[in-house]
Amino acid sequence: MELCVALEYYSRRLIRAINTSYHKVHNHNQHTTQHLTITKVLLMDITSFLKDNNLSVPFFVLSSIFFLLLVVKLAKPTSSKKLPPGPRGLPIIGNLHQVGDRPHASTAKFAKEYGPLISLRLGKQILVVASSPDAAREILKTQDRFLSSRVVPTAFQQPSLIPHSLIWSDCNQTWKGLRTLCRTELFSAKALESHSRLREQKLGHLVDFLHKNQGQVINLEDVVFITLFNTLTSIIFSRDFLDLKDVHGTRDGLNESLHKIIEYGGIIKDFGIRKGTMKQYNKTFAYWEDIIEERRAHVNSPTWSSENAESFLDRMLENGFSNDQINQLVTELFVAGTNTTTSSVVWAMTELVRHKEVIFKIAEEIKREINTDKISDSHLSKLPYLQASIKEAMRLHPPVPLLLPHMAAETCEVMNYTIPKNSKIFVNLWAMGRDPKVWDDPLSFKPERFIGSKIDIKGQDFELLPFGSGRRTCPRMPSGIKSVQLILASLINDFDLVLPNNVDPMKLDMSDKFGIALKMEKPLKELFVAGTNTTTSSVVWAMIELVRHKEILFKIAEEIKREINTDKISDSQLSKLPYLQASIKEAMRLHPPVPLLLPHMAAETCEVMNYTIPKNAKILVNLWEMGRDPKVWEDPLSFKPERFIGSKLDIKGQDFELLPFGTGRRMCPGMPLGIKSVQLILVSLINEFDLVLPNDVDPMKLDMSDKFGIALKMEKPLKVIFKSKD
Ligand code: HEM
Repeated sequence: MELCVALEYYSRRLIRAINTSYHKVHNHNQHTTQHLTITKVLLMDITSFLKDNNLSVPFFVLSSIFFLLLVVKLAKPTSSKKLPPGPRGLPIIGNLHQVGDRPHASTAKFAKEYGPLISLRLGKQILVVASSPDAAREILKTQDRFLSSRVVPTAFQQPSLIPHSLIWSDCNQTWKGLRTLCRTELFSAKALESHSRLREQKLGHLVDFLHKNQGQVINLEDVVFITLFNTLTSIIFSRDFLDLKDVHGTRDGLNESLHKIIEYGGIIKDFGIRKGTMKQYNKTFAYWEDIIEERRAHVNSPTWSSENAESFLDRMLENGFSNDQINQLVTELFVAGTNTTTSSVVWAMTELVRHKEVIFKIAEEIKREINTDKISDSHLSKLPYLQASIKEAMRLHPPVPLLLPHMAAETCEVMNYTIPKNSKIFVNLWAMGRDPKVWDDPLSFKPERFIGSKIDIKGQDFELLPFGSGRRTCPRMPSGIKSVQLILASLINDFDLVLPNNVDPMKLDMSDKFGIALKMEKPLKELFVAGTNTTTSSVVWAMIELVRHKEILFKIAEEIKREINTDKISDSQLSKLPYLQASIKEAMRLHPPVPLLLPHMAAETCEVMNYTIPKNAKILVNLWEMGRDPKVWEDPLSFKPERFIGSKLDIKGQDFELLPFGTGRRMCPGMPLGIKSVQLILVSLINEFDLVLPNDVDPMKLDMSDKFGIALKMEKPLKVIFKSKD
């Protein structure tokens, strides 16, 4: 009987212990909870049974063993933890058919149904996908040590490649060595600074090329890719390999091989592509093999000293790299670097073309903060609105939408689920960037959301990780960011970007195509029309009229002196100069910079002044003729700014006799900026210089013929001598 009492005592202690653990696990794991409840009921039953029946010692021993077994089972709660939830799959293939060709979008859909951490089965492989900032933090920070191995895409599963790989190795000694070499020789602050000259030089080539080809339709992705590729080959081999001139043809040679390697890397299911990848690898190797041999001879010569190193290649050779190792690392840098950066530029530019008001704000910021023709690395920190726009584009279109595939080196726990060893892991940046729980109005492009916000793209803020975070974070992040900023700032500063065939920017096809980098399904083609060209043309025509009409030039100079009288003229003072404004209107009346507007096209057949304009007809509005029409203007061929003094006629699209910027839905969106620029340049020149024609040319005998183009130019360029006013 005493034993029975003791037994009852122990049983009650056990029940209390179970009750405590029940409350601890209740919220997390239903499975364990069920076990605990059953055990609790059993214990209660047995206790009362023993008590009621006054049973003896053998029974006590047996039942104690039984309790012990139960307690031991319950003491191992982790073994019963489950995989993250996910959709039910088919036998053998699992969820492969549900993942499809746009895994970022399909897994985002599952996340909506099953939560921020889901699991799927791709054949035998378990795939875990994180789609919230908390889940991303757990994977890339808390469990970074165990979840940073790699799953190698089929294309790169080559026994000869993996041992030397930076991207596809697990976090082993090879990987550490390669990352250290790249960090010190390629990605350090010192290296970045010395590469900035190369970056600016290649960008200069791009800008020159676009100036030469302005008005032609250009595939933005191709020219940006070539520019970035040449920047990288200059850093690695001190040489360019691709030529912008080839951009109009089909991709061939090295360009084609690189694109194929990149394309194969993104293919998920096709097992036949390994051979194809190796073939393209060998083709690319052939392009730099000779250079490697030549530099190896230098590095191995007895006179070699480390200070002679000219390029990253020399550093690899100094570190004893074999040809295979060099080829492997170099190709990986090209694959990881050029495509991601190109994709960042193209997506950002696409959003900017769709949001003209953002481009103007950036253009104004550049003008206000930098105000030079050539933007360099050192200017970039002064452009917070540009930076905010790039963050916003990367939020909506992360160039590597699922990061590169991670793999679990050990079984571990994330958000109370088990991630088994060897699981493949994606962090779905694309889903997080579009999640209304994370971002307000997530599908709108609004750079303003980052103004005054501390959220950055450098891997500390888990809602925005375009470069990843933790030990696998992109090692070239600082230069990636700078390249994107520099290219965008330069293109915006130098050009107006116009879509060919009057395509409505809001109707651009924004579909994406999954690969190592997320690309646009249909490449963005743009006309690079120098914004500076239309503005330049306005300034030059106004100036030539002023040189021909000294009395007007003089009146403007007096107005500036009287109304402003400072050495440095700013935007805000321009409204005090009505005579200057009248002179600019008058110059634009006689010499409209875009004389026929940009060609419109009839989307539908319609009637104008009782005539039919058939669908697809091209439509020109002849501003040049209207500006010289005596039915519209008195004494139209004379240059008389006075006609606008006291008149309400303006150039802002309300007065149909004077439309230098057009009107209606296709009106020049850059009008305010254009007007201000022309005014400011003229004021500064008139204020600071006397303008004299060379060789004592009589201004009234200047050749005023024009040359038709997107902007109407002078046939013979105006040459003037600027003499500083003392
Ligand atoms: C805007 C441009 C770029 C973006 C958005 C970007 C993004 C990324 C991302 C998301 C990862 C994977 C992180 C992870 O798996 O957790 C990555 C890895 C990597 N990136 Fe970048 N990247 C850019 C530019 C570059 C450039 C210019 C280079 C080199 C020339 C480069 C070299 C690499 C390498 C070698 C890795 C693999 C690192 C490793 O596995 O340890 N990236 N990048």
